[in-house]
Amino acid sequence: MLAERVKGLKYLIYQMDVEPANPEKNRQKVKDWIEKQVPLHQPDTIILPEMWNTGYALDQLDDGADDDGKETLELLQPLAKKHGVHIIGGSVANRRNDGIYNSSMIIRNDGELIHEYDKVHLVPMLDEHKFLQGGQAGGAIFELDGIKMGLVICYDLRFPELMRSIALQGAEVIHVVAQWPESRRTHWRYLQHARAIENECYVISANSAGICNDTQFAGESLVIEPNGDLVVEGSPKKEETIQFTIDLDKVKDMRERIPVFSDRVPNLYKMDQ
Ligand SMILES: NC(=O)CCC(=O)C(=O)O
Repeated sequence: MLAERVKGLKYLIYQMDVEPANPEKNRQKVKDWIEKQVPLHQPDTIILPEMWNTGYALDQLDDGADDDGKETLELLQPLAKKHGVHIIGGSVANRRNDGIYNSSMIIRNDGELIHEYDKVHLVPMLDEHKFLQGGQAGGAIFELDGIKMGLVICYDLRFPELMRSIALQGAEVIHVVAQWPESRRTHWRYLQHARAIENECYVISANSAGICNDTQFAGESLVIEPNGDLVVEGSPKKEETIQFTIDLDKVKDMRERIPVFSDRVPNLYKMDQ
């Protein structure tokens, strides 16, 4: 059944202080947050940060990772259905047959899992290659309430080709779920503004806010409009709930005013492939 396209969507971001290597505590935190905040604010959609089950305790993933999404889905699917809310499920450390992935799950407000995406680009600065497998499918693209949307995971934000390919498939909103360190917070902010401007779409991010192995995560979850303006931001380094509503007419207006998609000349762009 085709969902009717809505004009505005009400969101809540959970800028979570993730407890390293403690999936049970983190699942309880997410459950408590949803049970409290969703009835209070009545959003259409909520978004969680990256690796919210284990945090970046990468050397302890063997104990904490999900078993092919089981633990995350058992938690989030009933909550999505109970509260009638779409869940952009951040990402979790997730064991599949051939190793552990950094996987995102998108759950519709009827409890249906509509999309899964494994982070493609692994972060050399965090030694992710030693502990995680990289996903093999391109960026995530899915539809909620008749709106095409995309999702990338943290370091993926540095690859404009990935987000361009998602926008070229029609995404009007691209979500970024992250555990981005404070030490590179200027990159975090400028890259999101750039991706929103070049793709003329909303960029909505959920970053974590805690500390793991001496790394302080930035918080500063952002919502950027298609013209590059900041709509709202989370506080630095602090757990927080952020609410806002997006206006999808702004995507249409921007794409009509500055027609970068129809002005592209891809046969002149020398890419690797
Ligand atoms: N979790 C991440 O992907 C962190 C990315 C990062 O620190 C960077 O790109 O810089």
